[in-house]
Amino acid sequence: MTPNPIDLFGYPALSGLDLCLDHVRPEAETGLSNGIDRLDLTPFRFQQWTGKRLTTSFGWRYDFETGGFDRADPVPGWLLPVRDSAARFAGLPADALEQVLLTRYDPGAGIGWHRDRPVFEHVVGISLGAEATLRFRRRRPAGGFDRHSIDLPARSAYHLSGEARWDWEHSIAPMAATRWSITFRSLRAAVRAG
Ligand SMILES: O=C(O)CCC(=O)C(=O)O
Ligand SMILES: [Fe+2]
Repeated sequence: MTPNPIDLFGYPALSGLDLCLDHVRPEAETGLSNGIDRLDLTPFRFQQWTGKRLTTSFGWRYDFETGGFDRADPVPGWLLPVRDSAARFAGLPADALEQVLLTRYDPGAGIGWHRDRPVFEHVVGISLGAEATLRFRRRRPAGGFDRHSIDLPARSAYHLSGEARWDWEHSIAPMAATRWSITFRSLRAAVRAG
């Protein structure tokens, strides 16, 4: 009998989800979170609703209020080495990660159930500060959900592609302490082609 594949935490493996612990060197963590804090972060807005998390993006900007997708300022130099290592982890060329979203979750902030916008393809997320749990759910045809979750400790990186990216929704429950994330995304081929 072949055992079910399990990851190192003992959860059933989720196809298309990869996690790398200790992705960021310990001595680099504070410099990165300070770098995010120095940016002009604004509350995430969607229609009437203002999220508690603060964000800004480079490369491309998706406007959740208008659905518009436009070029943004280029990825700043201090993030280029971070993008290089994120790309290496995901097996992608660095310049494929054309967008970066920087987020600070202050205490009480999280992110609700969603799939990332379909203009994007690969998603590589780096976690700094407080540990969070990334939860996944997928509706079952017969009703209810399949569920999965992984812990995202400080300095870890995850990669979403394939099933984990397209078939499952994900969310992060509100946290008690501040967490920062650096999320790189590639564009879908059809979007790149215009
Ligand atoms: O903060 C993170 O690591 C994930 C955030 C997220 O799911 C998103 O911005 O789409
Ligand atoms: Fe997401």
